[in-house]
Amino acid sequence: MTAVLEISGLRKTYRGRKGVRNALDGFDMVVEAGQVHGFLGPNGSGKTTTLRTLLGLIKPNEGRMSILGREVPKHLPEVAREVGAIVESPQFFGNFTAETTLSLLADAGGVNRNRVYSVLDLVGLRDRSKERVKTYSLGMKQRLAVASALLKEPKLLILDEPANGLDPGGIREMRTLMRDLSAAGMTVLLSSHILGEIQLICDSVTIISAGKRVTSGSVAEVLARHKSGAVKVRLEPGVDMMGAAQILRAAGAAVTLDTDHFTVGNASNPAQITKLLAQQEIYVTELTPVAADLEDVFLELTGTAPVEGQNRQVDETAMSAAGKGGWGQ
Ligand SMILES: Nc1ncnc2c1ncn2[C@@H]1O[C@H](COP(=O)(O)OP(=O)(O)OP(=O)(O)O)[C@@H](O)[C@H]1O
Repeated sequence: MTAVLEISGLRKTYRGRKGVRNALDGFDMVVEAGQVHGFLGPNGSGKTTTLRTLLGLIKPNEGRMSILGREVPKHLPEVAREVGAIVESPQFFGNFTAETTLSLLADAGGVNRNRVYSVLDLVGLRDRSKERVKTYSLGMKQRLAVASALLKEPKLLILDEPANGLDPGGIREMRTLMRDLSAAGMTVLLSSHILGEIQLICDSVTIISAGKRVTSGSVAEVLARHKSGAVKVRLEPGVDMMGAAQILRAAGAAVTLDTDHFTVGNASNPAQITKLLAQQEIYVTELTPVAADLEDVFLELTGTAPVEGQNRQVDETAMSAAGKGGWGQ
């Protein structure tokens, strides 16, 4: 695969009254062509600083960045035409229609006006394009913003929190739009806090915490690296679940009872569960690994609160998933 975007060792410090703050502390990221790539991190972890630095709006202290194989900010004037970005919510004139707004932007950017109708189709606003923007919902305004970024047919689209403030319907529309853009061959970099959405939309992710990458890879890889290590166990109907749990607990298992099943939280060797229970003539009817989701991974790697010094600072992208340890090995 070809990298559309590469960042390595990016460092940005801000100086304020309270001293120096490392907004980016040696941050790395790679986005491959044709992917919808999720950029995740807690508040203040450095997402906006990264995106603004990429677009030449902020000067970094250190690090290398390239877009479409060309180093930026040096070659930004050449690559700018191939990058569409919404990093801050654009403001539109409420009295203009979407059609007028996009036509003016097309003229200003030297883009053929025919493109206006293609982007209106792409974002699903064609039917409403002759209505004033002030009558639009927030979701429609966000889609108009995406349409404006698509005018110049970019190869890379960068969106900072596109689903911010949207209701579930608006989020669903944005999801469909991202899928359509990806199907049309565009690479999309998407920062978001909405982890369930990222898991649904994105092919790959980078998670940042306190200015450093803590993990990256395809969504499937990242989740696989974080197998929860737990298994769900179901027994034959009528079997004493408490008794079975006791047997396993006595052997060191962390058992949580539910109404019709129990979960062993540290089952590194699930066969041990069936063996121990079978020795007491208790038979297992179901033994299923409990999958981690992106939210579990995010919370594990970044901590719930983005407090400096409390986040994990290890980039586990290159680390093996082995060696987690657990009961029953
Ligand atoms: N202009 C600035 N001056 C001083 N500190 C700044 C400035 N901009 C950002 N910071 C600090 O840099 C760090 C990273 O901020 P940034 O806005 O990049 O994070 P973020 O991940 O985009 O957060 P959010 O999700 O809340 O938008 C934070 O500690 C923030 O307070």
